[in-house]
Amino acid sequence: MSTTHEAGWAHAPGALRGPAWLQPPRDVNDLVPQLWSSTAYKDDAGDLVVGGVPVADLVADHNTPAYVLDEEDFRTRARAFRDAFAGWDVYYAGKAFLCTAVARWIAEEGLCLDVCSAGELTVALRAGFDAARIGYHGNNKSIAELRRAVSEGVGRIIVDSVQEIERLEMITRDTGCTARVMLRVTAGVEAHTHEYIATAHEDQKFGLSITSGDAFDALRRLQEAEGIELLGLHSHIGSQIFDASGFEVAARRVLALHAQVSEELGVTMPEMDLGGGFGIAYTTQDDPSDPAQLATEMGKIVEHECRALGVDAPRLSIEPGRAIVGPAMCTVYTVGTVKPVTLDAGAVRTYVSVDGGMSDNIRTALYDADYSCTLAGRSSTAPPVLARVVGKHCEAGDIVVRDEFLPGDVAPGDLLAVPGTGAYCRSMASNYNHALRPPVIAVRDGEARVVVRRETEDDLLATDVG
Ligand SMILES: Cc1ncc(COP(=O)(O)O)c(C=O)c1O
Ligand SMILES: N[C@@H](CCCC[NH3+])C(=O)O
Repeated sequence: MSTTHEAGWAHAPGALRGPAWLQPPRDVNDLVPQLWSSTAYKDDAGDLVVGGVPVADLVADHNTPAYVLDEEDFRTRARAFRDAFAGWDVYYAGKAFLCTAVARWIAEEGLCLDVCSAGELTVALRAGFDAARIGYHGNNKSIAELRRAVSEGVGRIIVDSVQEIERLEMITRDTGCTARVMLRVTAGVEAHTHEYIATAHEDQKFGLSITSGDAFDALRRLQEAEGIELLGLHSHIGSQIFDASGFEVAARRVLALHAQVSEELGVTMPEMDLGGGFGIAYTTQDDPSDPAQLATEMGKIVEHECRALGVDAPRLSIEPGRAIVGPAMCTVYTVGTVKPVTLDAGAVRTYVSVDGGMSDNIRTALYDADYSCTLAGRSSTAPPVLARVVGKHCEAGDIVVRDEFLPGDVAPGDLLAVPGTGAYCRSMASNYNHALRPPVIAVRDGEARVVVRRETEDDLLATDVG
C-alpha cells in the first residue's frame, strides 16, 4: 500500500509519469496475471473473460457497475488454505465478503467461518452453516447479540472486553448454556500496514493488552467463571500484511501468555488463533506469500516458540479473508466521461469517470490503497496515457484507481475492469449519494449467476418511511 504517490512524478510538459513504481506497460491491453483471478484472460478481440463468461455479455445482461466473482478461483484459494494448514482450523473471515452462496461454498470446502456481527451470523445461519464451526468477533457485542450467539450454539465467541465477560456470565446463568470463548489479546506489535488496519499495537480498540496484565486478569476471570469454557487466546495483528516478522513477534508473546496461564493458573488452554491479515497483490509492487509458504513459516514459528517455552502446541487456527476472496473478484464499470486535466507543470492527467466510485470501493479513499485496471471490452493500439479513474460521487477524493496507464483513446462507453476488489469493497459499500449498491455475479464454467442482486430505488425508499 503506497502512501507517497507524489514522490516519483516527472513534470516534463505533456509527459506525466506515474509514481516511480508504475512503469508504462509493454502492451496496455495485457492483463498482469498475478492481479487477476485464475480463470481471467483476454480473448483476441480484447474482451475480458472470467469464469468462461465474456464480461461484455455479463454487462449486456446485468449492466454496470457490477462485481464479478470467480467461483472456481474462490474455491481454489479456500482449498489451498485448508490443505496447506492441514491440522489447523481455517476460519474464512466473512467481513471481507459474505453472502449466502459464499457461506455455502466455505462449508462445502471444509472451512470454518468467522463472523463479526449479528447480520453476518444471520447470513451464515440462513446458508445452513453449522453454528459450531462459527467464530463470533466484535469489540462491542450487545447482550442480545451474545445471547443469540450462545443460544445458537456458536462454536467460539471471541471475548474482547471485561464487560463482555460479565454479560456472558449473566447469560449462561440465565440460560444454563455454556459459552465457549477465546480471549482476544493485543500483542503490542506494530504491523507494517496502514494505521487503520493494524490491530495489535496498544493504542487501539481491539483486545486486551498482554503487556499491561489486563489480558492475564481477564483470563483468570474467564477461567473461574461458571458457564464459560475457556478455549484459548486469539491474536490478529492487522490486515494486508506481507512480512512474517509481525506474526512471529505476536506468536511469541501470545504463546508466552499461554504458557504463563498454564503455569500460574494450572489451565492448559486447548486452542489458539493467530488471526488473518495475509496480503494480496493489488499492483505489481505487492508480492504475497502463498498459503503453503505461510503455513510453513507460521508452523515453524509456533514449533520453535513452544519448544523454547517447553509447552505443547495448542490446536491452531487462522482467519484469512482478503487472501481468499480478494483476488477472486473484479469490478466492471462503464466509462462515462474522459477529461484531460492540465497540471501546473503543463503535464496532462486523464481523468476517467466511471459509473460507480467510492460507494462500491471505499478503500482507495480510506486507506490510500492502490488498484489497477484495464479496458474490458476491446483492445486498442493507441499509445498509453496516465489515467486516474474516478467515480461519480460528489467528492474530490472519490478515486477508484489513483494511477494506471490506459489506452489514449479510452472513451465514454468503454468497459473498465478493476481486479482485486473481492475483499472489503462490496462488504464496505454504501449508499452515498443514494447510489444503488452493485450486484455480485458469480461466474463458473461459462455460467453466470447473480448471488447478490443490484439494489433498486425501491430498496432505497423502503427504509425512508416518509
Ligand atoms: C479478527 C480478525 N480476523 C480476521 C480478519 C481478516 O483479515 P484479512 O481479510 O486481512 O485476512 C480481520 C480483519 O482484519 C479481523 O479483524
Ligand atoms: N477493511 C479493511 C481491513 C480491516 C478489516 C478487518 N478488521 C480493508 O479494507 O483493508
